[in-house]
Amino acid sequence: MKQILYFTKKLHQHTGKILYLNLVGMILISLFEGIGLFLIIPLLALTGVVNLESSEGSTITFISKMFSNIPNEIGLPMILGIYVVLLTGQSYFQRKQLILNAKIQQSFLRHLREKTYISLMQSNWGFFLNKRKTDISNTMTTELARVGTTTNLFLQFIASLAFTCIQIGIAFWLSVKMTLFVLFFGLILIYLSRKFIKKASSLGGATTKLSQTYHAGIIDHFNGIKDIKSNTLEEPRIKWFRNLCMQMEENVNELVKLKTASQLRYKIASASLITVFIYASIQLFQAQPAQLLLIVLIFARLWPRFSGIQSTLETMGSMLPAFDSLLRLQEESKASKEIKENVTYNSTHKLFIKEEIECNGVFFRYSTDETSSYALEDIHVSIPAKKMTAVVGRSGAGKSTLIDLLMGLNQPERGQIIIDRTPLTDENLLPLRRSISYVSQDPFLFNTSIRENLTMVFPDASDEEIWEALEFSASAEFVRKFSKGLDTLIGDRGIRLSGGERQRLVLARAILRNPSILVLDEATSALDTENEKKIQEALEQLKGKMTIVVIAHRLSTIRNADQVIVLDQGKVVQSGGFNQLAKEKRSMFSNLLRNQLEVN
Ligand SMILES: Nc1ncnc2c1ncn2[C@@H]1O[C@H](COP(=O)(O)OP(=O)(O)OP(=O)(O)O)[C@@H](O)[C@H]1O
Repeated sequence: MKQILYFTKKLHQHTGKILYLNLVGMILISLFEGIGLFLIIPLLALTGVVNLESSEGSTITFISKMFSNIPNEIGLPMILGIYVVLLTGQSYFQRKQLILNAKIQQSFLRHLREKTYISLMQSNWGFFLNKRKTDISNTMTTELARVGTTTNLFLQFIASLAFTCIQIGIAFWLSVKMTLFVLFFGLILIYLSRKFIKKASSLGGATTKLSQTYHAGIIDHFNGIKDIKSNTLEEPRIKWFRNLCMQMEENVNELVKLKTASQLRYKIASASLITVFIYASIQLFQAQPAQLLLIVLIFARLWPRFSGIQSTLETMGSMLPAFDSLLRLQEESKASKEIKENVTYNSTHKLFIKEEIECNGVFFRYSTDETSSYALEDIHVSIPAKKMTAVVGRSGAGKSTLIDLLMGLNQPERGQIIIDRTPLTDENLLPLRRSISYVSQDPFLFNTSIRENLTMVFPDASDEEIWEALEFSASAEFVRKFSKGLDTLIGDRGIRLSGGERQRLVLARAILRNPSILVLDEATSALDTENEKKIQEALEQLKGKMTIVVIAHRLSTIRNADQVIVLDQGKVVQSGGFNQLAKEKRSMFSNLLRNQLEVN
């Protein structure tokens, strides 16, 4: 119930007045239908099937008298005419209301979609480190669709409530005693059925979890399909998938069982009640045939409303966990927001570093758990402006972590990142980020043309500038070989290119942005020696123009670096020029060098 109230509040906040307009529409539709119900009275009188004169003083007599002075030849077409007008009016408003319902539903959905997406985009890197991306994608697709269904159900629910209230009003007018009787049992049954709504909600929670697992499984398996196929891991994957599908099937079957069980209760109660009802009407209240007919009519119309309300509440109960998971995602991402309310990513200026980026006594660990170890410990380094700094060390030494801290993606637990003597804070974070071009170990390319992949960082780039960047990254030659050149489509994550071609293309993109800081994290690891040499020469030309930070395992690629920082187990163990470090015997750097010479 708490969830439903919260959902109502959110929907009301978003839609405002339109929700009331919708309610008025629903009331009008119900009124048309209710008035239509009364037409049965003069119709019965006209046909003479039942005698209405005997119900002296009742509502029935009052209505039948309204038509009694009209001759039969006019009366019948008149009643039928009114009926057609009412039905037309009702259908007209019903159409309007359906359109309005769809508008409310779609606009609420769009609002939630946009709000969540923007909130996610503005979250810091730490948020994404702790969150499964497949869960995010599941919430943004499957769960959002369930929220859409909930909105529709909710609007139907309000319609149902409005309709029921009007029907109750009409029923009261016709017979107070009988209506109280139906109402009393209806409310008792709804009260007794609360446990069905609770159970539906818990099954809905399970649906969310299963859907997350399903989504994650599909994405993981098809991302890793090459590994699965080449290691013949198909069977265990199929077994896992079958098992999950079975659980999903069971979950839905359980929901259907639950819904049908509560409906069964209503049907049995309905049959018993109507029997008692008719018996009481005839034996105790001495109801006349016309009145009896109307009472049965009221019962037949009112009773399904109660079971309808119950059924909608159950379905909503099973859907609301989706709304919950969406709101949780919104709240978590909002709590991790990395920019201020009035700042936009594009409105900030670029930062031009004049002197250095400094790490001053930096400590960092991925877990907030006090007992976990630090990925970086007491780091003091300086990255001089417009020079090339290389960061080296064994795998897991903390190289990428250091780069992430320098880019402001992660924040130190202790110590500071200082840019030209100004500490890195929320204020200068975006200007810093805007001045960086970063090429990661696993560069990302979009499933579109080469041109679009390049111009997304600089939409106004001319063909000349694009080719210049391609020449820089030693990509021009292979791009020219494609018959469609820059318009060649490169497939999912650039699957139609080789690993080295992908890296070179991402490098071209980084250069096209004309950054003042270029960060390369193992960016040339997939290149052959010839192409790597070309890129080294190109980087050499950038020295003095931009600050370059390179992480490299292949030490031959950093021979020209102005400074080398050697990390080991999260600590800086050496720093200085390449040749100077190479001369330091029994050091980590000479170890790394020796190992590579042995391998080569
Ligand atoms: N997202 C993460 N959550 C928890 N621990 C992490 C995470 N990323 C890295 N680590 C840990 O932090 C340490 C440093 O990792 P980092 O990726 O910085 O090393 P690296 O020197 O760049 O290694 P490589 O050369 O293999 O890329 C490692 O012990 C690693 O296990």
